[in-house]
Amino acid sequence: MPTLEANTSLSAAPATPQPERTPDPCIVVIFGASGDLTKRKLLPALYHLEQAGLLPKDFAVVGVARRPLEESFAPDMKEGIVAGGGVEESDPKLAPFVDRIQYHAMNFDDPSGYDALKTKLAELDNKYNTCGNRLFYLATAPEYFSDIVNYLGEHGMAKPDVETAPNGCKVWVRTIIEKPFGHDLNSAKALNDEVNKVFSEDQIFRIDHYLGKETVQNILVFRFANGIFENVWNRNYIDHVEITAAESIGIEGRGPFYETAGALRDVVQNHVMELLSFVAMEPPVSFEASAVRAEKVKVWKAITPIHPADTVRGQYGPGIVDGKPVIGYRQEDRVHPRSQTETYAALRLEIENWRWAGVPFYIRAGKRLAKRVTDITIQFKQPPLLLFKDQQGKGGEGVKPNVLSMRIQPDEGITLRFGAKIPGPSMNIGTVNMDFSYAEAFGKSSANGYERLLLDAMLGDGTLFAHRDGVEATWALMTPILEAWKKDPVKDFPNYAAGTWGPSAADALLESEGRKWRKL
Ligand SMILES: NC(=O)C1=CN([C@@H]2O[C@H](COP(=O)(O)OP(=O)(O)OC[C@H]3O[C@@H](n4cnc5c(N)ncnc54)[C@H](OP(=O)(O)O)[C@@H]3O)[C@@H](O)[C@H]2O)C=CC1
Ligand SMILES: O=C1O[C@H](COP(=O)(O)O)[C@@H](O)[C@H](O)[C@H]1O
Repeated sequence: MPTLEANTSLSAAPATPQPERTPDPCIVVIFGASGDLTKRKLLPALYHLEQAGLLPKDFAVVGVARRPLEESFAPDMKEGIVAGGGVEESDPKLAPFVDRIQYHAMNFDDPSGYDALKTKLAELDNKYNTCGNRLFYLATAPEYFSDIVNYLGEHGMAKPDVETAPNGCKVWVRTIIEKPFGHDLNSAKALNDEVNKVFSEDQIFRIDHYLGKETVQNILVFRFANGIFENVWNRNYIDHVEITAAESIGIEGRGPFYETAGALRDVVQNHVMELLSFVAMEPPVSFEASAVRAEKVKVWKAITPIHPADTVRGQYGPGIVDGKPVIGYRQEDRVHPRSQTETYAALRLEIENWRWAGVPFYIRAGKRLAKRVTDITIQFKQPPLLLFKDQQGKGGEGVKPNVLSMRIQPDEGITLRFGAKIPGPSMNIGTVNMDFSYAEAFGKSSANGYERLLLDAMLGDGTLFAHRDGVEATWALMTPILEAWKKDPVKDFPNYAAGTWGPSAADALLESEGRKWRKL
């Protein structure tokens, strides 16, 4: 398809760090520090902040987990930072950063471990001048969230000891809580109640790493910093919206976790619902946390209950991914051989408000699909007078609806598809693209989404974090689906081969309305 290049003068504007946003001195305490997330994402993200000069000078990291890893933890994290991309072993900032990585072995359900941790943090405050400021990151399995929070409260670690440190800085304690935040509406409410007993809402940062992705934040910039798009961003001009979160990887050894989760809980309730809220929300009155969160919650609350007939479940069987044979979900390690867990979910939903009434939103998310791609497709309505309708099949493609594609990953960018006259004596129409590529305009970024969110939490800015109301609103949408699915076991699992685009029922969901998933 021909491509019209976007204005390349953009390449003159490199991504600029914002050094004025350097946080107060602090210690980041990571519970679950020997886990996959810490090594692959969190430490590389913290180091990227250090490289960009965005960490405070007085700073330390304390990893907390069960095994005695005092000797190996810091070198292991160094390995993760280097493997995470874009960092050389010889990078001059690396060794001093690794020197500030500490480890504390304890069992999360052993109260004495918290006393020892408290003492250790106080010692580190003296050593590193970190003023008593703490960011507790709960990177653990969700069953530990409420225990850790309660023990922090009982051991006097959830509130600052003093309001102001000797150097005059205001002392703060905050917590980042990983997903999944609950496994249905009731458990999410119960967890919110537990956490709110110990921490006030402004101390709590419920993380969804999709909100840290540049391309996700750019949805808001695209919509609200550009006058031309917002005018057509409504039911008068938009035919339907598709959101795809496709992964080619499987469950990567996370069998026990995934068996209790499934695609709806793992990805749709959080990442996909966040994407949907950014696409559908009204302009907030400001870019303040409370204003943005309020508009997102309004969107979720305006979604009409999703009928089970508008949902599709899938589970992958053996297949070929990237040219290599892979096993099916039921053959994965620690997965039940007759598992009913869905590795794919598709939904059709409607948002009943002034802007969106009657516009279907189609959502799909799954593992072991044909490729890794997260995309939002906005398909516009055809013009009312199809002046060129007779040109179809006369050497051109004929009139096709305009499509705006927001590519969240991996090939980050935005494409607008439109019809153009094919040069020649007839009015033949071809489809062309106007294309914006992040990498071409701003250079390739190694950021993984956690950088921005860790920085914001250290700064106390909750705009890109989930709020209690939001978490409960999205669970309120998902819980009836989960209950309906539980009552109605699937007989034909596995119903898609690894490396394909999911079950055929997901195609039927759109075909019954005369539509098709856009080919990605
Ligand atoms: N991995 C990922 O890509 C993503 C993960 N997440 C979320 O992040 C969280 C962590 O995930 P992940 O890193 O994969 O988890 P892992 O299973 O890899 O790590 C679990 C960690 O918890 C520690 N741990 C478990 N039980 C105890 C205990 N009783 N006492 C002390 N430490 C304990 C383990 O320590 P030890 O090794 O010493 O037993 C280990 O450090 C989860 O909530 C997950 O949903 C979210 C998005 C992506
Ligand atoms: O939270 C999760 O997200 C990842 C996908 O994240 P991405 O940044 O690679 O798109 C998913 O693989 C994992 O199952 C889920 O827990």
